Amino acid sequence: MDTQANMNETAAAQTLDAHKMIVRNAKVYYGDNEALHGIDLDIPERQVTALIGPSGCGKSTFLRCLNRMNDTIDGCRVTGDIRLDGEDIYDPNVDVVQVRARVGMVFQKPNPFPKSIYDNIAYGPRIHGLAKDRTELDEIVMTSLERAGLLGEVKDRLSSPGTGLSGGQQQRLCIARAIAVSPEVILMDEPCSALDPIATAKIEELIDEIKENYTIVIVTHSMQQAARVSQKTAFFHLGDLVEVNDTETMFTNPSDERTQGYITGRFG
Ligand SMILES: Nc1ncnc2c1ncn2[C@@H]1O[C@H](COP(=O)(O)OP(=O)(O)OP(=O)(O)O)[C@@H](O)[C@H]1O
Repeated sequence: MDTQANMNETAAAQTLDAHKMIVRNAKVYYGDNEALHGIDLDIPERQVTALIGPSGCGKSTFLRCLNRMNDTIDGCRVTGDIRLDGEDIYDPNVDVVQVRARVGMVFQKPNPFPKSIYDNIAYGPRIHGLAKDRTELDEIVMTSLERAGLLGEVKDRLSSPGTGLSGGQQQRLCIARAIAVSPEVILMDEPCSALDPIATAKIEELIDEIKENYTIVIVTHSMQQAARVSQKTAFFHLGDLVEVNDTETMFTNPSDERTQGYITGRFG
């Protein structure tokens, strides 16, 4: 079957199964080194997909394929077919700024801008022209903080620096900042690895709440976290996607012995 027919079939399946993103044969090269060897993955809409696997297996590299963040790395090249609502996000006519607005990202280490709490959230809506006046901008800022579960803690100090918040609050600020530009997908690269257990629990609760409105893909080293927050889990190993399944099956009855080995702590 030719590629177009293949994609038509894939697009049809996407409509039926409500897959927000469809990835086919994604390969990533850093110079001559092939770091991902042809990944196929369907990402269900308004669910949480967890990417797990030992260090260096390619989870972050794969995550960055989904919003073209690999484009920003010198010498990095992506091939294959990666679609958002059926649209090829690597098509030369696609505006990469728009792709990154539709597919937002939250990083491992909270990285608020050196600006006020208000301006951290208002920054994206301002550059994307999402508010016609100050009242609308205020509303976006308030709604985003509310959705990120942070409004109650910061509403009296919106002009204070975002960097003055605790680590967990800063990460929720970064989630609010991602939400402010109305993304459809949110990518999270180990968002809790710099946080204590209480702040981690808050972020996990938040992920659970916001999945009603957003499609989420999360990289995590914690199998407990994957089991708690995700509905679908993908296990990567040495640049391959070894197994993908609904999370419960993945952790109770994995089909590949490498998955079994990893989740039972035999390696990784
Ligand atoms: N900027 C880069 N330049 C060159 N090689 C890279 C770069 N980033 C990642 N790699 C290589 O690609 C492979 C996959 O790395 P990646 O960071 O995606 O793995 P990971 O599963 O996210 O690891 P970790 O769990 O440790 O974060 C590794 O062999 C790594 O060395």
